[in-house]
Amino acid sequence: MLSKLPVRVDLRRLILLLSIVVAVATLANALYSAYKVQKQQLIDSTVEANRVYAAKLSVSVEQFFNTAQQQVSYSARLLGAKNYDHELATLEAERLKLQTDSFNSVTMVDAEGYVIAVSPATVRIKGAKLVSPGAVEALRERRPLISKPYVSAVGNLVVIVSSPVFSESGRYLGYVGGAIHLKQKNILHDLIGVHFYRDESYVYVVDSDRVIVYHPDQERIGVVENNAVVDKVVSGADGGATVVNSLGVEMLAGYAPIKSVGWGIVSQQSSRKALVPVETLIYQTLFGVLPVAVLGVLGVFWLSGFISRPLRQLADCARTMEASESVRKITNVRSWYFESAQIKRALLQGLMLMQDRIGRLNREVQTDPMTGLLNRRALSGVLDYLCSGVRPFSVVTLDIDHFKKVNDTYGHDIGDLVLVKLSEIIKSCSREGDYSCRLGGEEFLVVLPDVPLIAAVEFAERLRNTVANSTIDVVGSITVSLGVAHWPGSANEISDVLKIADEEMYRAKQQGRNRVSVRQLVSAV
Ligand SMILES: Nc1nc2c(ncn2[C@@H]2O[C@H](COP(=O)(O)OP(=O)(O)OP(=O)(O)O)[C@@H](O)[C@H]2O)c(=O)[nH]1
Repeated sequence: MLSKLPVRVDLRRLILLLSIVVAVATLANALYSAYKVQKQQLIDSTVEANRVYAAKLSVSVEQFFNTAQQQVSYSARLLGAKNYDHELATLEAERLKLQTDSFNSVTMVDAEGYVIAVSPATVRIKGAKLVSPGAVEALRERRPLISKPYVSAVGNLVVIVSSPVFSESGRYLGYVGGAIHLKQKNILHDLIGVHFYRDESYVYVVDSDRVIVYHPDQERIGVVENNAVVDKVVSGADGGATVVNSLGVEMLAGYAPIKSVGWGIVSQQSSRKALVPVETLIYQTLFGVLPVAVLGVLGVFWLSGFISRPLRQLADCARTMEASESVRKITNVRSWYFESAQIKRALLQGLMLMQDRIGRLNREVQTDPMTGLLNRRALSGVLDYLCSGVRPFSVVTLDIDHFKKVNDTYGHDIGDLVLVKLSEIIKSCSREGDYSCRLGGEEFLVVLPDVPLIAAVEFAERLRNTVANSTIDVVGSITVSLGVAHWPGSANEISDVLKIADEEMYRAKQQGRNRVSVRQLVSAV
């Protein structure tokens, strides 16, 4: 299937691609894993930090209410001892208001609910009868109380911290009440609202009816909040959780109850904001790794070239195996690793084998199988080679005399032996560089490069003598007739020279056989 791809990818690109894919996959996996772990750790630690913060605030608010309760109780005891004297009540209201920032206003109320004294005086309710839920509850319960939040007679969302006033004889005289305005500045407000994290975290407080009594967004105060965290905190539990707020934003929240008033504190931060450090860390890691990754890619690019080079060179060599310098080129390839060395060795062996085969085939194609002499095809190649180099040469043709009689007398096999024996004699008389051929039947030819005609005639005579004086098994002796010609002495055309040598050989036959015949030269050689 891969081979059907329109583009063939080379090894270098393949290694590079593979390395990049592996590096990117590894990096992405590492970053993703790190992100997941860090994210979970950060979520856990943020939720835990919010839980601790909510718990701490809960303790502080609890202490604040205790202190506030103690303050109004002290005044109530003091005024009870003095039979709720109105003048003293006015002074005590002033003192209580000015001494601390716990209350936005302080009221001294008699047993019928009429206001005896109020501080600050700007709250114009002195002499008025209070019918607010906080006042009614305080008059009814006649015990230290922290009211539920309610909207006061003058329109403030308030909580009343009250303590009953009893005379020394135990008669109920009224109560001392400190009003905490939930939407205005006071100690409680500062306690909950001022904190020093700059991470967009915030705190809100709900009462036992899930009504928000404190929220940095004043618009939300008085609104009923319903979510899983509020459910838990109003049931008196503390802990931490991931929760979606009323705006649909995922928040990491910690919560703790304020048991004395049945309230709950929720401290929370948006997940998105909390996770910014992880995202920053991942980007920093990515940018930190990037230069190394680029260097790595360059390194792999260089290395892949180094790996693919021997294979590419060997492939080039394999494409031009017939070239004469193939062996040298293959030998020069630096196969520095196992596989390329194996391929190089196999190529060299293949090349040797091929050249050996070609050599053998060439020899077989150009050789007469019976005598081992060159055949007619080889002769034509030799003559072309000599002509192209303009090297003069002589040719000697020879033919066995009365060979038919040998065949007829001793049989064809003995005739073949005679042909082989004659070939050996021709080879023994020739020098290295001479070309001995069997043209067919009992007809032979010897090409003598750079040999003038006279020397060729001498060679022919020597050959004739040697044949005549040799003894061949079974047959005894034979004789040969020879014709000699020269190129370019005898003719300009090679074919003419061969023809002349042939004609001379027949002339020798006609003149009685066992002799050498040579044509008069057309030019001196
Ligand atoms: N044993 C054997 N005989 C061959 C071969 N090729 C040709 N001959 C025989 O060589 C003989 C050649 O005979 P001819 O051409 O008549 O000539 P010759 O008998 O040698 O007589 P001259 O050439 O005139 O002296 C024939 O009998 C061929 O059959 C061969 O390969 N082996």
